[in-house]
Amino acid sequence: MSSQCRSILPSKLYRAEQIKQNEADCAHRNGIDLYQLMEKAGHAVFDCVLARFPTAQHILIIAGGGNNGGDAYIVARLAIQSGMNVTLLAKNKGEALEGDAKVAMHSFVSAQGTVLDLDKHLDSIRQLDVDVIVDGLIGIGLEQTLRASTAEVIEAINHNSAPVIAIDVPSGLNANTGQPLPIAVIADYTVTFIALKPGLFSLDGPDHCGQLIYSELGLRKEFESSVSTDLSLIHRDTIVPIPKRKQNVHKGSFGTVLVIGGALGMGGAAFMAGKAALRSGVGKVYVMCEAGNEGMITQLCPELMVTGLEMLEVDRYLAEVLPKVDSVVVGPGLGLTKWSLAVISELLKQETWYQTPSVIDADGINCLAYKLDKQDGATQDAFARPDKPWVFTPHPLESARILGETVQSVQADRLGAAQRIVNKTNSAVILKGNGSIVASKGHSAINMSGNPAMATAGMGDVLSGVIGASFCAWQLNQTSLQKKLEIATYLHGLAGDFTAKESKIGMIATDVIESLPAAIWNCQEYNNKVQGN
Ligand SMILES: NC(=O)C1=CN([C@@H]2O[C@H](COP(=O)(O)OP(=O)(O)OC[C@H]3O[C@@H](n4cnc5c(N)ncnc54)[C@H](O)[C@@H]3O)[C@@H](O)[C@H]2O)[C@@H](O)CC1
Ligand SMILES: [K+]
Repeated sequence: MSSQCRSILPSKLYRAEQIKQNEADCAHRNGIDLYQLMEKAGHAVFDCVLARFPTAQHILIIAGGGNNGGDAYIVARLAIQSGMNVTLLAKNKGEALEGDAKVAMHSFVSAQGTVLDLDKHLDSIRQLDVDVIVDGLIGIGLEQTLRASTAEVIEAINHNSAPVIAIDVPSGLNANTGQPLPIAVIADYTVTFIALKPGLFSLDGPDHCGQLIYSELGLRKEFESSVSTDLSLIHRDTIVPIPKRKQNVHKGSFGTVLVIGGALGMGGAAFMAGKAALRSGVGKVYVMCEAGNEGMITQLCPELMVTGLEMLEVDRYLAEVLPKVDSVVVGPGLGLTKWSLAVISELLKQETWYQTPSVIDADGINCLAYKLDKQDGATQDAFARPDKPWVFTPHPLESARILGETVQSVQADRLGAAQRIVNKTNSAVILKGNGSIVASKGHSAINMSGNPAMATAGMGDVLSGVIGASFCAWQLNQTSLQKKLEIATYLHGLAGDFTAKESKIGMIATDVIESLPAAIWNCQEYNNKVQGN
């Protein structure tokens, strides 16, 4: 998501319906009416046209039948008034418009603007040689799947090679979920108003928004203070600071992590999680793997304390080591075998585990989902236990397994799915994917760091090690579980951004491990400079 503008972004996110329900009241309390708000919106978009395309002469504007279309008429009037050649295409030539949007259309017509019928000019949208296209077809008023005729308009906009500025939301994109319904405008810039919507940051949202420009229309303070939300963004300004270390410390000061995984043939995953924990600043890392893998993991990283175990040796090891560790990472390379299911069964018997902060990743999730499917009592009891300091870190397929749903239903509403997993497991959740969601009971946050080069094997193992570290290496004892997970997720993505500066292809997980210290240092420096910590 590195193309998005981050520095001035608020931390709060609001769903489309919250904005619709509250914008009028907020505007009135600020002494303006909705038409004046529409004027402000149109000016904000036209400012973007002038700033990004200062030499533009011919502009194509698409206006829908609602207030998003109203904004488009304001942009069109401003463009005419500044001497541009404006082609404005509107559904039914704007004849069915009502209220403020109708007033906006009249202001355009009064400025000698001409409204053309959208449906008769589909070919023009595809072929017209213009400097910029403004998409004012649909904003936060999108309901359900697009009507076929509207989908055709969007397809035509995407066909034209001219740059596109979307008003508020790229048309066709669900502003809450980031899902195209089923297609959406692919914009170069999106000027979004009043409050940030979650769909702009998750799933396909970032690919459709292009560069995001936030224009609060003078309402941010009023809106944020009067409307509560359970959603937020994770970026540099929202993460808690990691304190600088004192000089007089030793390895015991920064905790011990136990990684459980590394079945035969999958030792690399446990190595990556363990090394990521070390690179994140943990004092000591134990790795418990399947007998036969200990040599290769030790060779890859001699700093790890590796023990290879047969099935029958697992209970004794866990009873001895669990009380000594500050966090557990269960799953990297664990497999779904007799050995791994036995490991999980032994873990479920250890009372200490339920009090120890734990990351349950990959095959850790798959083994538990398998046991749950088999109606295993110990797993059911573990899920039901309230207030465990645990986090499940599923990707969409693993999420579907935990929930007994399809990947499609998870992806159609990632925020909803994350909360369903929170409720089912009584744990925190990181639902991975573009705009990973960090969720605990009643709150979800979308992460902004990271990039497509991170879509490669082993990246989840690295994240699990970083999370393991967040429980002990950064001296965040007073910080909530949610906030610890937010910083771990952000730093993992930032390390990925540092590693994939240029090419977004070909980075591998072990590269990212090496960037973790720089990412942590970078955030500490930023906090020192900007926040005076
Ligand atoms: N006066 C106001 O209320 C303000 C509204 N603002 C703008 O107004 C937008 C919201 O306006 P509205 O609530 O009127 O809604 P929109 O204008 O976003 O959407 C409604 C239009 O989309 C069409 N539509 C909805 N679902 C469809 C579907 N599935 N297939 C095809 N067409 C569909 C409707 O027929 C209607 O023409 C915001 O996104 C923002 O751009 C801003 O101007 C700020 C002030
Ligand atoms: K739009």
